[in-house]
Amino acid sequence: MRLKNKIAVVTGGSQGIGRGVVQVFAEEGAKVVIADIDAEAGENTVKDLIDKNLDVRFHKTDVSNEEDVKSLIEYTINEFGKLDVLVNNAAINFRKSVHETSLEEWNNLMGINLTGPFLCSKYAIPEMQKQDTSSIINMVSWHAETTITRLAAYASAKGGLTALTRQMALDYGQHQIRVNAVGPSSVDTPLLHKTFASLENPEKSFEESLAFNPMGRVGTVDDIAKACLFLASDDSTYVSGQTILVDGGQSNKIARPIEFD
Ligand SMILES: NC(=O)C1=CN([C@@H]2O[C@H](COP(=O)(O)OP(=O)(O)OC[C@H]3O[C@@H](n4cnc5c(N)ncnc54)[C@H](O)[C@@H]3O)[C@@H](O)[C@H]2O)C=CC1
Ligand SMILES: CC(=O)C(C)=O
Repeated sequence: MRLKNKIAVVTGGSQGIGRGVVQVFAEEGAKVVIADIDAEAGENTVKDLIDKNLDVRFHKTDVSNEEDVKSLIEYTINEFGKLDVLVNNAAINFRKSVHETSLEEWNNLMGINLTGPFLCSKYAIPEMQKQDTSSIINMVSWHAETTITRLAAYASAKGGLTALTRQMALDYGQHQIRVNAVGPSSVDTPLLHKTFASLENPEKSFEESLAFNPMGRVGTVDDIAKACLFLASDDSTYVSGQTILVDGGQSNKIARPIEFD
């Protein structure tokens, strides 16, 4: 049990990668609060995981709303008395270049993908400072490092979150709060399917994206959850300020093995 006696909050934990993180954390002994805007999906996930004898709760939260985030942290402390691990995972995505993006679309995405992690960290950190050690994990993307066309707001927010990760690691290292990021490439989730469905030729784009990956496959939720488990656990007690790309090698300068003979 690598997370025995740990209390964790996972934003966007109702489905997709977040749900996988919640399950892996709870299976490793953590008590987990799912913070998600989608109450129906969240309650269903809680039911499924309680049926597996896992200790999981749901708190309806819009991570871009300060009152919601304050209430999330208060709920966690009231329920469990402390907070050890925060996973800032909730995010949205759309494919647009700058000139196609309205200010409203830009602000909405930034509010969820960048202000959300800021707010959750802001209210989690005073609680984490009371612990001997704690861990914040920010879900970024390979698009924080190497982007594709028409991803202006999303890539900017993920780049900003990478910088915020380094900044918080520096500011709170003295409190033994470790802050790291995990950067997936394509992972089989509702968000990925929505992204491909919006393209002109989803099947062709999907095939091309597989060809672009050195391992020839998309990531699984479990691939990403296991990296989060490492960063949440005492296996990574001296790892801070890092981004771990969990992308099958996709962000390497040479994306595919090259035959020389
Ligand atoms: N699926 C992929 O291929 C990749 C995903 N990522 C990142 O992984 C993370 C999770 O993505 P997926 O699981 O694919 O997405 P998803 O769309 O399947 O799940 C996202 C969850 O966030 C919740 N959410 C959305 N807005 C919210 C808000 N304002 N407040 C609270 N919760 C909110 C949704 O209800 C949903 O449960 C995101 O940060 C995403 O950017 C990064 C690289 C690739
Ligand atoms: C959403 C995202 O970051 C992808 C598909 O790489």
